[in-house]
Amino acid sequence: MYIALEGIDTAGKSTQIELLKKEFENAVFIKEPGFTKFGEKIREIIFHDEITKKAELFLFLADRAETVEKVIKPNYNKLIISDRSVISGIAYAMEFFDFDLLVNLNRFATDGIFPNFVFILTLDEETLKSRLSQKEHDNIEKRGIKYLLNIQQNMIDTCNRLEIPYQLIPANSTIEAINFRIKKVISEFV
Ligand SMILES: Nc1ncnc2c1ncn2[C@@H]1O[C@H](COP(=O)(O)OP(=O)(O)OP(=O)(O)O)[C@@H](O)[C@H]1O
Ligand SMILES: Cc1cn([C@H]2C[C@H](O)[C@@H](COP(=O)(O)O)O2)c(=O)[nH]c1=O
Repeated sequence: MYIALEGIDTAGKSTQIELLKKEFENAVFIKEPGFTKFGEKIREIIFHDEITKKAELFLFLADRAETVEKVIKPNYNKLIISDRSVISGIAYAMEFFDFDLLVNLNRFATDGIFPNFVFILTLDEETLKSRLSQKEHDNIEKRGIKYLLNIQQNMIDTCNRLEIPYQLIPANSTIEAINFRIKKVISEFV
């Protein structure tokens, strides 16, 4: 079972992943981008260098291809829980590129391995503004609130269009309440 936690920047994904690590000790936890050695290097480029949108897209795809080949495929019989996935890959890029093109590129990069279930932590504008104001912004966060709120809707649209089952969870619920909901669903799968 391959499960992804999704949500725009500051939605609370890593906070939840840290809790799940203690609760599902046998699961394999991954993160996109930057889980592999190669991925660590490309994070630096994507977030801090001035590169074109097309180059950025291909770096995310290359990172995803590495993670699928080296981590997801060898562990596919286990519970895999990922901080971001192809859903982010498509949702962030579809502001600039055609949806069907992105699906095809991502199918090529992953050999068609997409998550079986997705949680999307959803932020309201006020909470997003407040959380973003508390951190330094990388190249993607610098695109602003409106861009990020569009991406959130793109994530939902992407799950619908790819027919991937998902659950929306308001990101302004307490950390414990979100954890409870996620844990309950995952426990039903394993
Ligand atoms: N449910 C919550 N209620 C209040 N604050 C939260 C909640 N979840 C996370 N936070 C806080 O919001 C901030 C962003 O959380 P976190 O780093 O987990 O988000 P993220 O989705 O992994 O972000 P990014 O994608 O930008 O890495 C942190 O300061 C965290 O402590
Ligand atoms: C996988 C992926 C991510 N992004 C964006 C989303 C965020 O702005 C960053 C990742 O930051 P995090 O703190 O590590 O969550 O990258 C993207 O645009 N395309 C992708 O494929």
